[in-house]
Parts: sequence; structure tokens; C-alpha cells
Amino acid sequence: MPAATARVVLIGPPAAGKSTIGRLLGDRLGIPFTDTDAMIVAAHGPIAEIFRTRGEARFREIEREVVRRALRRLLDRPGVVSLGGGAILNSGTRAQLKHPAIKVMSIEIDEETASARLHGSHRPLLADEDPVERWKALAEERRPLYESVATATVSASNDPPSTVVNRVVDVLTGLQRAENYAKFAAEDEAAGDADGGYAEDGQRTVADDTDADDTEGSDEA
Ligand SMILES: Nc1ncnc2c1ncn2[C@@H]1O[C@H](COP(=O)(O)OP(=O)(O)OP(=O)(O)O)[C@@H](O)[C@H]1O
Ligand SMILES: O=C(O)C1=C[C@@H](O)[C@@H](O)[C@H](O)C1
Ligand SMILES: [Mg+2]
Repeated sequence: MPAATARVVLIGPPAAGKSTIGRLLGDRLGIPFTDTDAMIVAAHGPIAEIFRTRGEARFREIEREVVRRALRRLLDRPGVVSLGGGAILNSGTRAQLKHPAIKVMSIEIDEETASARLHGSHRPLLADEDPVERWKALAEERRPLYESVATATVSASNDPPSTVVNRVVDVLTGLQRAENYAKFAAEDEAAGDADGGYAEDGQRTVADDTDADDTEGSDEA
């Protein structure tokens, strides 16, 4: 995965590992990492406090502004951005995530994994009698939104962060290869070589050095 072109956004439900994986991925690719929840906290104080004193609606406005800036900056230079679990509730954010230069990785976990990670959670939306049930409802409700913007989905249940990062890098590498191939094919076609150097029966029509040795009747031993 060439880091010079990597523009990656991690989405997913609370406790999926977006912040953990995002930081490690940025280190791995040698590109800046941004966590929009951390940006909100730096500018406005603890998220639980914002929910308590100003309400969720105001939190979502603040979040939208922070996310808008982070995603705009991502178009200027490569980077990894981890969003808060509910950032995709905003339609403007979902529209920004559709930019073709941005690869959106949806990090998924199952209920058991969430349950193991939610102990002692200070997440205001999960401050419920049964945080795991609340998490399940949130994850289920938001699933169509995560899916609507995801370039790919990566499972993060039962595996250590390093394995999840490897998985994300593999997906990004595959996407990059597919893009390079599509670009090559388009350039090839534009150059008027629509058959890509192959005749309809699959035989090479463009000679190269490798073919020379295999040619029947070649003088070489
Ligand atoms: N692959 C993993 N294996 C084990 N523990 C993990 C893994 N990924 C993250 N964790 C742990 O799970 C907890 C939640 O991770 P993290 O804060 O990265 O999730 P998040 O998706 O950013 O959550 P939030 O929506 O609250 O921002 C942390 O304690 C983290 O250390
Ligand atoms: O899922 C959510 O709606 C939230 C997730 C966190 O990342 C924070 O952005 C905040 O607690 C809201
Ligand atoms: Mg996080």
C-alpha cells in the first residue's frame, strides 16, 4: 500500500477499535493519524460532559464541524482518520465519505467482543442499565448507514490489534491494485490498443523479449 496515496477513514460502532487500529495503521503507513473524538475533547472538553451539559444535538453539531474539517484536510494530504461511532448519522459526513480518493474501512465486532470491551465504559450513549443491549441496538440501527459508506468491512473480533491492522493493510493493497489495473486498462484503451496486446484467442499479439525464447523454430538451444 503506497502511503503517499493512502486516505483512510475508520468507522464502526463504539468499542470496535477505531482509535486503536487507526493509530497503529497511521504508524505502519508513516502517515498522520487523527481521531475526531480526541479533537472534540481537545477543543470542548470530555464528551460525556458535552452530552450532559449541552445535550446530544449540540454534540452532533460540534462533531459535524470537526469531522468536516478532518475529512477536508484528508483530501489535501494522506492520513488515517478515526471517526466517532455516531459520526455517520450526519448526511453531510456520509456525502464527504463518498469521495473516490477516500477509502472507508468499517470495523466490525460481534456482541461478545463488545461485551468484553464495554466494562467501565464512560460512553454517554451506553450509560444504561444494560450497556451491551444498548450497544446491540445502536449497532443494529446504524448497520445500514455504516454499510452505505463503507468501501470494505473488516472484522475485529477475537484478534489482536496487530492482526486487524494487517487485515486493513491487505484490503487497502487489494483496492490499490484494482485501481492501478483499471487505470492501466483505461490508458491502454485510450492509446488505441483496445485488445491489450492479446488477440481474441488469447495469443499475445505484441512481441517481447520473453516470447522470443519460446518461439517455435527458434535457433537458440
Ligand atoms: N483488536 C483488539 N483486541 C483487543 N482489544 C482491543 C482491540 N481493539 C481495541 N481494543 C480495546 O477495546 C477498547 C475500545 O477500543 P477503541 O477505543 O479503539 O474503540 P473505538 O472504536 O475507538 O471506540 P469509541 O467508539 O468509543 O471511540 C480499548 O480498551 C482498546 O484497548
Ligand atoms: O456512538 C456514538 O454515538 C458515539 C461514539 C463515541 O465515539 C463518541 O463520539 C460519542 O460518545 C458518541
Ligand atoms: Mg475511538
